[in-house]
Amino acid sequence: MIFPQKCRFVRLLIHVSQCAKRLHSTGSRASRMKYLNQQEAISIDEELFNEYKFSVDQLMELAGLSCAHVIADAYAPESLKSNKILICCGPGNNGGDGLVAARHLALMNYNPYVYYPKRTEKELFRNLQHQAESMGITVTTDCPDGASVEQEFGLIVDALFGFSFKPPVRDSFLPIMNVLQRSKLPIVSIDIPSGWNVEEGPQNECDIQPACLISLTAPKLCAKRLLNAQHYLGGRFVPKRLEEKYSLELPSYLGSNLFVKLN
Ligand SMILES: NC(=O)C1=CN([C@@H]2O[C@H](COP(=O)(O)OP(=O)(O)OC[C@H]3O[C@@H](n4cnc5c(N)ncnc54)[C@H](O)[C@@H]3O)[C@@H](O)[C@H]2O)[C@@H](O)CC1
Ligand SMILES: [K+]
Repeated sequence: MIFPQKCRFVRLLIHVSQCAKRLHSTGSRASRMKYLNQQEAISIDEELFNEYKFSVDQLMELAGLSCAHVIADAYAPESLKSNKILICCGPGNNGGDGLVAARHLALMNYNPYVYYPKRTEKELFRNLQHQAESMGITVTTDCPDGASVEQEFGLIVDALFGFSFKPPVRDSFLPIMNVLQRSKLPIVSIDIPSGWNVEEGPQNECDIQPACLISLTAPKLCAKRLLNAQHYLGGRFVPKRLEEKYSLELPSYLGSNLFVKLN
């Protein structure tokens, strides 16, 4: 005769062993995962748009949503000294990811505040700004000063530059780069720590050291230069055929998660 407790125990053992297998396979896949150079990142981006016919809006929404989910996973609002988040948005698509993330974070009990100094006339970006402002999020061109950032905010999101960045940082972005470099708050960088060379990493000693990096699609080579940082993969939209073409060896996303924690 089999006792119900014994059945439950056996089922529990099977479940634990399946979880361990899944973790192990994610771990070994993560160690084989490819780190992209700048040209590979640009080529994959172009293929997603030109061959697979995704629109920028679609992928940016998924990328920004995954960033909000990572932040909720790594920095729950109650774990921060303030739920007010400074989101620094640059002029390209990396900045667009930041604008999307701001909107989703506002729906997740955070209080986002966006610094977005260099705007474009592109409809997508005007709409993203409008959507954020319509939800009551401040979107400003005024660079916040370092002392008030330390006092008011609990976290900084760096959405200034992504994989198209070419160092050195131009003059108009130096004030905000200074604030980020001096800040003691945790910095979450989207795709690339801003100011870093996409392949080589930090350019000098004072470059930012994010507490967390969210690599989108696949990590870029500079991610190998992270120091004591959490590293997540987001942007769960890569078709299998494209993954195979570039031998990305992406780790498995668990269930319906929008991100994988790499370390
Ligand atoms: N293919 C993908 O995987 C996706 C990528 N997305 C995002 O798009 C990003 C790439 O976007 P973009 O190609 O628009 O480029 P970036 O957002 O990396 O930056 C380009 C902008 O930065 C400016 N810039 C470059 N070097 C500079 C410097 N030294 N000083 C000051 N400004 C400088 C350029 O003039 C341009 O306006 C990715 O990193 C990622 O965040 C997502 O939005 C959607 C999907
Ligand atoms: K960035």
